Amino acid sequence: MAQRVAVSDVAGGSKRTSRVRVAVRLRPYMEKQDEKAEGACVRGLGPQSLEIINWRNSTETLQYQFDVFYGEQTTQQEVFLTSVKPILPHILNGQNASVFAYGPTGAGKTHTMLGTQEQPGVIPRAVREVFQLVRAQEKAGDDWDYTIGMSYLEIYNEKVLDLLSPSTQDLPIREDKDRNIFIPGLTHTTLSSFSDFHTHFIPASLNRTTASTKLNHRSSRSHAILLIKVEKSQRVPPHRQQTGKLYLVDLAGSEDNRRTGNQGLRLKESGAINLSLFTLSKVVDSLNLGVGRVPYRDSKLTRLLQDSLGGSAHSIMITNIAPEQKYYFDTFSALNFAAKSKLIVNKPFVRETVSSNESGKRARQEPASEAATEPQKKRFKERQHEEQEENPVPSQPPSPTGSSVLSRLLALEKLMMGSPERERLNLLKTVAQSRKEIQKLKEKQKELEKKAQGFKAIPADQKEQDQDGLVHPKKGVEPMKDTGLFRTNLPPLHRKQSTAAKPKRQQAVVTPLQVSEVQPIQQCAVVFKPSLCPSLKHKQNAKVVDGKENMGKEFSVSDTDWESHLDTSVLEKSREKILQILNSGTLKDVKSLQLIGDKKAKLIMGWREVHGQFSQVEDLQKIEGITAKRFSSFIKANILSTIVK
Ligand SMILES: Nc1ncnc2c1ncn2[C@@H]1O[C@H](COP(=O)(O)OP(=O)(O)OP(=O)(O)O)[C@@H](O)[C@H]1O
Repeated sequence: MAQRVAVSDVAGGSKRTSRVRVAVRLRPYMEKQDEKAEGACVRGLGPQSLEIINWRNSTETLQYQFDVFYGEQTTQQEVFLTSVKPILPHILNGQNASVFAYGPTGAGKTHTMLGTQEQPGVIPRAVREVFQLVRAQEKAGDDWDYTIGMSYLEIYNEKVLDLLSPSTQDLPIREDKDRNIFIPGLTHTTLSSFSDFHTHFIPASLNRTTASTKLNHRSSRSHAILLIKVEKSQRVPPHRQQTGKLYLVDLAGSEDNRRTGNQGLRLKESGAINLSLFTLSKVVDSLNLGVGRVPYRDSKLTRLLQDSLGGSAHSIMITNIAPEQKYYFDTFSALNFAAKSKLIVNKPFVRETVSSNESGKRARQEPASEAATEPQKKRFKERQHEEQEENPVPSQPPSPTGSSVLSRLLALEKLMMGSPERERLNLLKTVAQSRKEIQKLKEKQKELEKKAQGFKAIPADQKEQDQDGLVHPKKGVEPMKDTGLFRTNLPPLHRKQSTAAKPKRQQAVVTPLQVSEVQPIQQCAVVFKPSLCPSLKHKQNAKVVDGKENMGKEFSVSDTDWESHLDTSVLEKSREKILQILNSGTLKDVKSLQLIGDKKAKLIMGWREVHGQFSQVEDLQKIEGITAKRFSSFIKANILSTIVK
């Protein structure tokens, strides 16, 4: 196979990496007039910026800046001329390029890429332009022969399907010794002219897997990938050969299953779609950080685009968004996805958050950010000052186990998402430091737990339970300073206990969930309703297997009534913790939840990436494979596992 040419070879040897340009295109209103009366949830501010209402506070907006913002009046020609045409000459120089249309279902991806006969989109315009560029070279009489060819495929449910010779065969993706990605068995058709392209492309497009969903009658359920390859060979010695590839990608819509009402096959499809979009965002993120392994192989989409995304390739992502209020959360997540993508490559992207809540959060991160740059520190200080004036924060009692360090870590990770590369690396160092601190805190927690055991060792007749079900030492039993043990002026502990004095109720100390914030042990002490105790008692030796699918069966409490045996405050606390892990945990944290294996954890991360925060734990049922029954086992396993421990 012909060699690809790195950017540095063309740019006189200077090492530089092409960055991914990010454009955002807002489509016009497509809905009925009465919906228009609600007003748009997003609007342009200028040729590069837009704002969207802050869902936390509707009097505020969140502002974003991109390479280009295309308002609803923008024509197909304008999009092509400003974003796509400039990268096409690179294909003739043996380099690769890719154009993606990303965005929620119904926001205009297919319109942008394909368009209509009256308003042709990027694909027909780009192919025509490639032909014109080649013809111009030939006319100029250079000593190369050019061949233009096409392949057209879709990735549907993680299967690579040929659209030019449709079959159900899932094609493999391979890499040659020069790191070119290719698909053995994929049809490649040589094109003699632009009208030849039309002849092959139009019928193949009809083969694309589309289905009717509630939101869009011809919603694209697959990623459609058109490959235009320009191969050139030198007529004279040394008879060099070069191949340039152009990928034109109409990504499947990111879906919120709560709105689409997807079920069954549609739900499975959207699981695959969200997973690959999630991987795409991770790839982009890893490229941006420049550290660690780039997870190209985690999805077929990214594996296929490996040689055309990052490195020497020229890429543009056109994020399509819709103005209707009902698309608000889809638009919001699409903008966040695009904003991150923007950071992948260089640093021109600036994300500004007008929300005082947001600035408040950042201001509180300042003490943790010792590695932050001076301008960042200054920005933090200003924000902190503003917040103190507008919205004084009530002073928090210091946490004895330092849970603030954990929130510092989370805050740092959040901060990294909005920092340019060098700053990110500094922040990573700080994160590593924070992780060490957390390790120390965990050890400290173990110590405290030991001390709590000391407390548990206090005879039952020297403990009592208050109205809220919390267990305390009886009056006269004093804690000994810094030991966690208790001093009592009651008769010594070693005296023989009368069995009659034993409390009738079983008591249990609930420890925090595996990855939850470190908390003072006393806060977690609860007493169970007596009816639960017999079944728990004989299960106390049951082994808890980490995160694994057979866990639910370990518990003998019946499927339906187990919740009624638990104190409501315990239930609420546990649910809050689960939600916290779902919303801000790392992949490892999510995997550490009971009944969540690697695949489910990735689906959860993908869902979060595309749709934002889970508003309640029940939202898990929107994820592929988490049925109501599974969800109820999940909740039971995660709450009860803390008790069995
Ligand atoms: N810029 C635009 N101008 C006029 N009409 C548009 C524009 N963008 C989108 N539309 C129209 O909006 C509707 C939905 O657009 P489209 O099918 O392109 O969405 P999509 O993002 O590709 O959805 P899916 O992911 O489900 O395929 C179509 O009727 C399309 O013609």
